[in-house]
Amino acid sequence: MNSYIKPGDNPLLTEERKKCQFSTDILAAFYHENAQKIKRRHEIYQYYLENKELHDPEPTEFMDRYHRLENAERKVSLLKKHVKKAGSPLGLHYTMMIPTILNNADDEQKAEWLPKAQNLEFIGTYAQTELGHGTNLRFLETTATYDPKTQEFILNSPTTSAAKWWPGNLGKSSNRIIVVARLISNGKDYGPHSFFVPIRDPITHKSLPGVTVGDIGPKFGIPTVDNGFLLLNNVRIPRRNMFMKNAKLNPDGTYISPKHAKLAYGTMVYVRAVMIRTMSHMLGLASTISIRYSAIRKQGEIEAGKGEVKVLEYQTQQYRLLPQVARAWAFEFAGRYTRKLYAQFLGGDVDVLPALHGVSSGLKAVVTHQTAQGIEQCRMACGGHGYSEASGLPQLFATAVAGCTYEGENMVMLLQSARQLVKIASDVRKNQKPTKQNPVTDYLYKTSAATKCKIDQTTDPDPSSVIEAFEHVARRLTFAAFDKLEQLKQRGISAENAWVQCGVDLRRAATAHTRTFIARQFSNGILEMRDLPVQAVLKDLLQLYLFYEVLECDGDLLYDGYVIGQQIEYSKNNVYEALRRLRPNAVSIVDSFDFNDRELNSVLGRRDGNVYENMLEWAKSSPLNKHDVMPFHHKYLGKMMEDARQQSKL
Ligand SMILES: CCCCCCC/C=C/C(=O)SCCNC(=O)CCNC(=O)[C@H](O)C(C)(C)COP(=O)(O)OP(=O)(O)OC[C@H]1O[C@@H](n2cnc3c(N)ncnc32)[C@H](O)[C@@H]1OP(=O)(O)O
Ligand SMILES: Cc1cc2nc3c(=O)[nH]c(=O)nc-3n(C[C@H](O)[C@H](O)[C@H](O)COP(=O)(O)OP(=O)(O)OC[C@H]3O[C@@H](n4cnc5c(N)ncnc54)[C@H](O)[C@@H]3O)c2cc1C
Repeated sequence: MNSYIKPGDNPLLTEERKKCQFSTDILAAFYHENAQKIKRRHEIYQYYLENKELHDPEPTEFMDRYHRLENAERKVSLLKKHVKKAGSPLGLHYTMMIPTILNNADDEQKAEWLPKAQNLEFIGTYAQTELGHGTNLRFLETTATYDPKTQEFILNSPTTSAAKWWPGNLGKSSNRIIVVARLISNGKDYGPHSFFVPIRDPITHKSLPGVTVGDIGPKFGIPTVDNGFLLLNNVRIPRRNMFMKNAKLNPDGTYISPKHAKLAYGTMVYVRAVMIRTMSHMLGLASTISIRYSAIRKQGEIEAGKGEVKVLEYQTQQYRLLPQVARAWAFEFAGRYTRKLYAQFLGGDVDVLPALHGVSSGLKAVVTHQTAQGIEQCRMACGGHGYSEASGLPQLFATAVAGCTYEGENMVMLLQSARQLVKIASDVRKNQKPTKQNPVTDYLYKTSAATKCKIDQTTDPDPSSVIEAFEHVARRLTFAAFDKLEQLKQRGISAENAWVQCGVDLRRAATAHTRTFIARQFSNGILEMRDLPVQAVLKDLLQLYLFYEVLECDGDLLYDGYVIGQQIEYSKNNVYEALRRLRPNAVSIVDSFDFNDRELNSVLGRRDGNVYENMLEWAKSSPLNKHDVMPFHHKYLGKMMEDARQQSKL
């Protein structure tokens, strides 16, 4: 029995769920890694349903920022009471403060700060970006100057552009934060380092002397988060408030370098590694909303007189939505890899950092971009109702698209990934072999396949034929960018300027390389599934993913004749075939993401499919509807019409 079917559901959704050809429980457990996690998710949701104080008093879409923040603080304050049972996110405190303590604090600091952070005795954030600099960390202006006499650092924002700007929860919520500042000791500038800095009194919550802090104002989305600004004026903190797991500063001010120059950037690498899964979830949420809605939304007749059909019957609708489901799965598998690599790094294997940075920076860029694009596609596929905040899709898009910017602007991240590719291309041109195995990049050392692409007319293709094609494109673009760089340098252009002049080509190479990585992870990942009907669904999703990507890069495949036009036709057929096979299972596949109605926060995506009556309820809760006639009506529009009527009588 399909556990998503319940009495009172919209029969159009029940009809879909009855068609399901696999076990949604097994697929859900695979997506969330195991059945225990699903059980726990259900317990938490049940607990939430039973505890009304955890609910929003009205749809948050109708609240202004003041009340949104108040409502969020109210729910967060309930966290400690409910945490053993429910759990709840606390924004940047959990995603950046605690990970930084874990990554960058030495044992003594960890013993001091970690229990307090976990116990929520303070709330923190990660303040790195400044008004004038975000990407270019080497040019951050905030200083932490060491005073050996008092064994303290003196923190300063020397200019307006040095103001910290953007950190989430900095404006009003946080009282102990991580400040990234240039370490200056004995007159020498050692560049950006992290410091643990109190900014508000723990009792009164008032900002401390020398601290100017506030909210940066409304943004494109995420209205509940108080992203903030911060200026520091001669704020003193003890020497031991510098994070000292890696770099250290002795009491006399002598500096001890870290084992790897970029270890200080560990928190960013961590967030990039984990946000791949967050993006998969966001795309999964959007797919769930739009596919469930497409199964209850009827519009147009395919055959005259046979009645209107569900919009999900249209191939165009399937082509818009089902690739988003496939990508959500692809990103989940890719994210598993980066988290595993990160765990290796955290376990003490510092040598893995360059590989981790290479793969996580490219992946972060491609995945956030495709997630944002995918959510927008889902929103448009819901027609007019997708534009309403009731769909949940506009806010979901606004949240996801921020990921294209934070944790490293996407273009910049792709260029970081390209650095690794160019180094490999240089090795290959010099006939050098890899110093150690890296399953992500080893294919670049193989000579470019002389054989032509193996894609043929079979509708049950071997994924390796497509992955080899992606490798071919990535290899060609990498070497083309590398050769162009070398030619420019031979013409006397500096390496740095040559890099800038090849930026677009380098970006394309990094994107192609990342596609290859994701495809391989997806293809390998589904081999772990032993249940045959579930395996069949995952294979269909993989087929859709692979051939949709082929069509996305068809120009690059055709460019050098590796693929011929006929093979693009076969690829199209494989996309259509995958859509056809997936169609009967579509609702059950998104059910298996196992997102509950609280997570979905969407009238269109409700599990029960009872959309229209709840749209009306949602609209009725608009504060405008508290008044039949708006109190200012007669002052403006009413008066205008009255004046017009009077004038026409003259
Ligand atoms: C799960 C949801 C969470 C939601 C909350 C998220 C809230 C958001 C928080 C934030 O946004 S925090 C602020 C994030 N800021 C950034 O990400 C800034 C981006 N900039 C950088 O990361 C770096 O400055 C840079 C662009 C990578 C350049 O750094 P730098 O100028 O120091 O280095 P380069 O000269 O370019 O490269 C030198 C060398 O170092 C390698 N490298 C760079 N970064 C790393 C790293 N993190 N790990 C390992 N190695 C790194 C780089 O590849 C070069 O290597 P070689 O090519 O010389 O070998
Ligand atoms: C919602 C949100 C939350 C955030 N949260 C935090 C937080 O908690 N803590 C924190 O410290 N920061 C935070 N940030 C800041 C964020 O990390 C930065 O905005 C981000 O790293 C980009 O830096 P930037 O704003 O300086 O962009 P810029 O670097 O000014 O980018 C502008 C343009 O210049 C291009 N560009 C820049 N450098 C290069 C280059 N070298 N080569 C080619 N092109 C280049 C970029 O690609 C982009 O097109 C947040 C930002 C947002 C939007």
